[in-house]
Amino acid sequence: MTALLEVEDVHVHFGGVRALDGVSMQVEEGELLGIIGPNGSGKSTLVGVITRLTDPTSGELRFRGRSYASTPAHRVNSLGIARTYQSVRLLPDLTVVENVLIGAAVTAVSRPAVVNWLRLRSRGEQGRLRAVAEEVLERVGMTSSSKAYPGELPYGLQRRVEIARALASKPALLLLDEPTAGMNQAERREIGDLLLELKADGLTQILIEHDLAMKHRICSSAIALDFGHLIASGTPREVVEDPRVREAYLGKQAAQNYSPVLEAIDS
Ligand SMILES: Nc1ncnc2c1ncn2[C@@H]1O[C@H](COP(=O)(O)OP(=O)(O)OP(=O)(O)O)[C@@H](O)[C@H]1O
Repeated sequence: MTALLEVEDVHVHFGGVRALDGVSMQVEEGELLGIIGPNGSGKSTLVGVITRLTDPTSGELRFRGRSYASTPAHRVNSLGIARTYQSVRLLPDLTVVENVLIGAAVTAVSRPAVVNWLRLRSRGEQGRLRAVAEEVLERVGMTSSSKAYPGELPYGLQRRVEIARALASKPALLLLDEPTAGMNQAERREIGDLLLELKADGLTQILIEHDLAMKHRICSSAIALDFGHLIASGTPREVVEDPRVREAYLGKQAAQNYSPVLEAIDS
């Protein structure tokens, strides 16, 4: 069976920095794959490459068996790939449902462009997009906040709206770059539960997340990066138990004696 996503021997060089150095990986349909690695190991760069915001220096990308290494970033969404960002990127003077509605139609646009774009849609199309947005808000449990403005919502719910906006384009693959950054433990658990529900719906996901315990709880597989190299892949436990991963996080000597990584998971 062909994997949903294939990344083959991807290199990304920023001047002298080798942010990715020959990374190959695959994601099967229905998988929830976690990417771990210390700061600066190349996680965000890999997400950038997969979503075509970052041009690889070399390497191949395939989605459903077809190369998309030359597809421009603005067309990636129409292939069935969506993402959320490390920081909240909602438009503050549009309501929650309007923010999500935009996700159902267009990606990465400025506010004036969005307002003009919405005005130009026929009533029928606006109605269709609104119905999709309302369906997605219901899916993430946020129907009651649909008419609120993002600034009126707690931070955890704003991040949930971001996920809803990405879902509105009905992606087959969703990439989440630290969706729980800045959240407390209860909020992190709720987002973890939501991602598990989306997995049960059949959505394939790639997750960058520093909370290793959460990753262990929800991911079906994991890979680890260090200095732009893929150093381990397997189940989340196999990956965090890999001596190279422990060394990457802790340094060689400490890794031989102590594992806060495993402690975090076991707690
Ligand atoms: N646009 C850029 N120009 C130059 N260097 C970059 C650029 N983007 C990333 N890098 C470098 O590439 C390497 C990988 O960065 P990347 O952001 O992918 O790591 P990361 O694992 O996501 O880190 P973090 O966990 O801190 O977000 C780092 O050394 C970083 O400084």
